[in-house]
Amino acid sequence: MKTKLPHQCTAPIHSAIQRFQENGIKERYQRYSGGSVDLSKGEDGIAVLTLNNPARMNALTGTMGLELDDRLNELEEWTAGKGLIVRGANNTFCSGTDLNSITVMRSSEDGLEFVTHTQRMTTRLKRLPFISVALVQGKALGAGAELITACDFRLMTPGSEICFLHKQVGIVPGWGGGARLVQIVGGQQSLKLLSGALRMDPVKALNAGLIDDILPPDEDRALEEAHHWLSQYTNAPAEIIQGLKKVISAGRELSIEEALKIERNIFGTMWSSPVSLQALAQAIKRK
Ligand SMILES: CC[C@@H](C(=O)O)C(=O)SCCNC(=O)CCNC(=O)[C@H](O)C(C)(C)COP(=O)(O)OP(=O)(O)OC[C@H]1O[C@@H](n2cnc3c(N)ncnc32)[C@H](O)[C@@H]1OP(=O)(O)O
Repeated sequence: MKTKLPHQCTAPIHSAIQRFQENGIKERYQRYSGGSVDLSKGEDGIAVLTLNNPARMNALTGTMGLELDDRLNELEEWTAGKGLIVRGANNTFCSGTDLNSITVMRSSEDGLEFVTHTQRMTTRLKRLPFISVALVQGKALGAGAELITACDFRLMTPGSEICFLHKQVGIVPGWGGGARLVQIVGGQQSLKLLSGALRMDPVKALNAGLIDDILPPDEDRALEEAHHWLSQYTNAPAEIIQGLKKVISAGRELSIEEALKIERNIFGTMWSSPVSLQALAQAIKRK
């Protein structure tokens, strides 16, 4: 039996029970509307996903959650994709879940249903076969901070802030940001960030290993700069970038035996592909 690639492992989502739950979530989320999640796909294979709810500092409403699902569907189908920039509109990132929607979801069943959905979204984001980068301009708070852990890389502009402020609102991370933070900065550092609800400016975040770079201090050019930064990792055919990301996703999430098997399978498929043969021929010519 073939081992499934990590990005394909969402199959149980479509079980009857989950479909039932999803329908319940849809109905409920539609009641908390506002904002949008916008996607623009570039010809160079880099897409930009924008959280757009500036009146509430890009807080995530129910309908934005549903739109994010739709955008992920679109991205999963994008065979020419190589990179993704996740950002917020109006020079801020995201102030977390819309607090208006939380006040009416107070039972543990509500909470469990909510994080089952949000974890599924962040897992799909992390498993996209493209290289993703979160561009943090302004504030990334609560669920906004968790969202950036579901990207492969993180960039900040000067004056920005990341804060896992969950303690202050009486909760723990639930979007998968706790577990992913440990993978990014380690257990000790994560415990400090969460239990201290530490406000991380770009320098602190870089020193902690939470982000990968600080962009120059020109807010208007931040997206362009992030695009330029990401291009250094996406300058190859989509088949190769997607193959690389799948190998990394397998290594991140599976046992070594399963990950090696996936690596072999991807290698085997690519070995004789036209893209691979052409790149190899060029490398031989250059030698
Ligand atoms: C389960 C919840 C958890 C999760 O899903 O894991 C979370 O994410 S909890 C949410 C955590 N976020 C917060 O607690 C942030 C709350 N907001 C703030 O602290 C501040 O608004 C700010 C983000 C620091 C910005 O401050 P400032 O620049 O002074 O602007 P305002 O405070 O005037 O905000 C403008 C406008 O935006 C509304 N707003 C901001 N954040 C949210 C939010 N998360 N939900 C709903 N609305 C939000 C704020 O109320 C203002 O609206 P108006 O008063 O109508 O102008």
